[in-house]
Amino acid sequence: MVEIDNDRTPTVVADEAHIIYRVQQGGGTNSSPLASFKRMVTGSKGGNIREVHAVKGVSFVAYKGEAIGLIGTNGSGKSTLLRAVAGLLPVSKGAIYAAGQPSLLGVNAALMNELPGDRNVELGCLAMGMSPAEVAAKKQEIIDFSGINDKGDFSSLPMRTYSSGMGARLRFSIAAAKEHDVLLIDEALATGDAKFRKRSEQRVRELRGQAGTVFLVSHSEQSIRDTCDRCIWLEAGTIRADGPTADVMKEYEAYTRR
Ligand SMILES: Nc1ncnc2c1ncn2[C@@H]1O[C@H](COP(=O)(O)OP(=O)(O)OP(=O)(O)O)[C@@H](O)[C@H]1O
Repeated sequence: MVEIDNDRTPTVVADEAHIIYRVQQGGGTNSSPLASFKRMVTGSKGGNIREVHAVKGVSFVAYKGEAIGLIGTNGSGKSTLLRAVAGLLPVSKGAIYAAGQPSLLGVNAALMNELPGDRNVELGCLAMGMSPAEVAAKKQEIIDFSGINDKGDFSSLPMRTYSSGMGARLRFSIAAAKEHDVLLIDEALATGDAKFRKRSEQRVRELRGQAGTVFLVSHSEQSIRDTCDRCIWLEAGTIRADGPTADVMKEYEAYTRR
């Protein structure tokens, strides 16, 4: 059972959380249409389901006003954990509780490629619960913050014409326009250029100031050091360290240098 500090306001509580992906393996005779039909009729799952146990009994408490970096080598479970905090993946065992509606701002956030940037701004804001009047008031500010129009009128072009950095900047700008109880950022800061990174780090600090909790998954040590005061190091689905960024980073660096 996790311990909660009663003097602070918890925003996310993970209690021995396990997350397991179930993957249907292709190939072999079981993937034939007949075999699929049999599975549908009999309700059997088939013999070729593989389980990937991505997060293995993770416990932590995040509090209001914290910015927490999630670090770990490739495949250690960072994105999976973030998606579970956002409520996008079920927890197989244990539990994750979160205040309000955590917003996941990732490189894969659901914007529509065929629609222009400015339309995506409107839809994104509406999806985050803003009123049409709020959206109208904020739209230009969001486009300006993203900087996508710095080199021409890109906001009226479909998103598929954007570079990956431009897309990531727009996604970040939309999500950062709202005050969140819990804001989850997956690598988004690392995708922008240096100027945008600075601007977005400033915004993350403001969001923290507005009393939310920010989680940041990044392979950029600098981003984590600049933005987060606390760090959780995940390795092979379990927490190796959780504490002040400088201390955890030191341990992590020693581990990756081995
Ligand atoms: N959709 C999925 N289906 C099955 N397994 C998955 C899926 N997504 C991730 N995994 C597996 O879960 C484990 C953790 O992956 P995850 O993406 O959470 O790691 P990560 O720490 O974010 O990695 P990276 O630093 O490379 O982004 C890996 O073993 C990965 O193969």
